[in-house]
Amino acid sequence: MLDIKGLLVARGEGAQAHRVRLNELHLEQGEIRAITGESGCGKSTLLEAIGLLLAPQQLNHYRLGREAVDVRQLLAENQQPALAALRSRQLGFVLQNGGLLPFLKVRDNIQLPRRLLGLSSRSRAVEKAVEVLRLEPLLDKYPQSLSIGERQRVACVRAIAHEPQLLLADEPTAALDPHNAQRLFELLLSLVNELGLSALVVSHDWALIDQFGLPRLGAVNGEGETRFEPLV
Ligand SMILES: Nc1ncnc2c1ncn2[C@@H]1O[C@H](COP(=O)(O)OP(=O)(O)OP(=O)(O)O)[C@@H](O)[C@H]1O
Repeated sequence: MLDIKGLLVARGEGAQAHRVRLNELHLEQGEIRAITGESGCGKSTLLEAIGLLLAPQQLNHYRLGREAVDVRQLLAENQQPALAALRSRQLGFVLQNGGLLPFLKVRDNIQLPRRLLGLSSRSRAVEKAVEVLRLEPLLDKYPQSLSIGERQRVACVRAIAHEPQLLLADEPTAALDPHNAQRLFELLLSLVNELGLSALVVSHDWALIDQFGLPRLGAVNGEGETRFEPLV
């Protein structure tokens, strides 16, 4: 589903560059990992490299999805159209601020990724997610009339609307109060489980991660770089 070995990515240039290393990561369908570490250690950088938004400096192996697409080779050959297609088809992103388009109703925000890919508007995954996240009453509203928690719930559905294989969420609960953060985590986990996704969730909320017993990839300070390693 997701299999990465020997990833090194740098943010910035020269001596100022911040290097992030991931020696190994393997996720099956329905599996989730929390990415943790102090502010500025490189969590978003790691997520962006895995999400094909930032090119790695080194990469020994990267296979993605049920077809085990050889992402390393696409990167090595700089096959930008194929990478862009992979990004829009197989990856779903949840951003810190939701990132919804203000001029589209909730239902159109959710449908947009499907429309852009030419997929039919009916989707069992979307229907299920709308049901799990109790979004039915919000579908005809605009994002600005929703609470932050509601927007984050919508952003989660939009991220899986095109039925990606890997969900990448960057601090999805950062703007939420503890109760809503817990609720969103719960909902995220049930979506991952019900839709058989793999997911990486950046979070600094240790209590929440412990509460849900999520396995972690934690930041370890190395020489001039941050390494992300499984923590128990
Ligand atoms: N565009 C950039 N150019 C150069 N350095 C950058 C850039 N963006 C971020 N950095 C630096 O790279 C490092 C890693 O940043 P990153 O955003 O990945 O950390 P993070 O762990 O996600 O932080 P936070 O928890 O605060 O969001 C930081 O030291 C940051 O200052």
